[in-house]
Amino acid sequence: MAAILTISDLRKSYEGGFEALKGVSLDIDEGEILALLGPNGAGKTTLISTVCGITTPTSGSVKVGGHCILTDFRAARALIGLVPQEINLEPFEKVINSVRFSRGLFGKPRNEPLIEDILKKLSLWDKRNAQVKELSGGMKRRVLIAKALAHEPRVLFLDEPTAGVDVELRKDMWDVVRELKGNGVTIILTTHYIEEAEAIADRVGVIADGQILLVKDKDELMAQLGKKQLCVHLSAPITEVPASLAEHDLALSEAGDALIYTYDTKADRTGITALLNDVASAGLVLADVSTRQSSLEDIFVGLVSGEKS
Ligand SMILES: Nc1ncnc2c1ncn2[C@@H]1O[C@H](COP(=O)(O)OP(=O)(O)OP(=O)(O)O)[C@@H](O)[C@H]1O
Repeated sequence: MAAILTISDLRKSYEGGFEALKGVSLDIDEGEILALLGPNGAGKTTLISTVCGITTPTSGSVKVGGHCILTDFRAARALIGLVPQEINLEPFEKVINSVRFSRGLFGKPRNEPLIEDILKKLSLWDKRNAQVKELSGGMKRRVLIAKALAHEPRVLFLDEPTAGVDVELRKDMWDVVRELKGNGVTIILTTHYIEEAEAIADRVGVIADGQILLVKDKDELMAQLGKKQLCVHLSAPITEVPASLAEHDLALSEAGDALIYTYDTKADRTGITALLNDVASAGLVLADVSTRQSSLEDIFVGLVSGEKS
């Protein structure tokens, strides 16, 4: 599939010399949902602000639908919708006027059926004549999305769309994002919530300290999640894995008191029965067994802490 957004070796140093982006390169395919995970201060907002033309890059390039964000800004920006992290709405404005206004900012002609459609899809139609200040926090977030969609962008950035939102509303928001994707919108969202990336992303990117550490298909990551570890605790420590257990591909814990067996939960045969039989035949006495599932969170924490060390 063709890339709708191409970011090449993007660098951003703020005044004072702090380098918030250290050569970020990323291709985003039309119609995908990419979740960008990263700790506080990783550079997520800087990356979005640079792509949206709010911040000027120090070097590197960004192309949206083939238009360069620096030399062809208006054409590039017209293809982008931005839902910011902060709720920055005019409290006394009526919902529908606020959305109409956003469309007008891009010089697009009035299109009432479109505005109606957007408000209906976001379950805001009943509230169209309410003032923004009368809305709940979750509804205000929906208004931000409606405003970002009013000029019919092809790429939508959502900067922490569900920060501080309760579990039910978060799931609602995920449905909205999936529906937008169904309408052909490409979505890039930043999040601290790993389960959010698990729930809706096609690809997951991890950013830390201004660098992309990983971009991977979510299903591939989930296949990694399918891996489970069986820990066979021994009643007495050993110094090495007995030769008779070599075929099981075991690791020995640092203290020598546990054998660690990694297996695929989705495989037809996990090999656990044979392993436990062979452990007994090798004369080892079991003190206990336990299992542990690796998660996207483990992968994320491992990557980010590896970066810091
Ligand atoms: N205007 C600025 N001037 C100087 N430094 C800045 C500026 N804006 C951001 N930074 C710094 O750049 C780094 C990246 O910040 P950014 O807001 O992009 O991170 P983030 O990943 O979005 O974090 P969070 O998850 O907390 O929103 C941080 O160290 C931040 O302090």
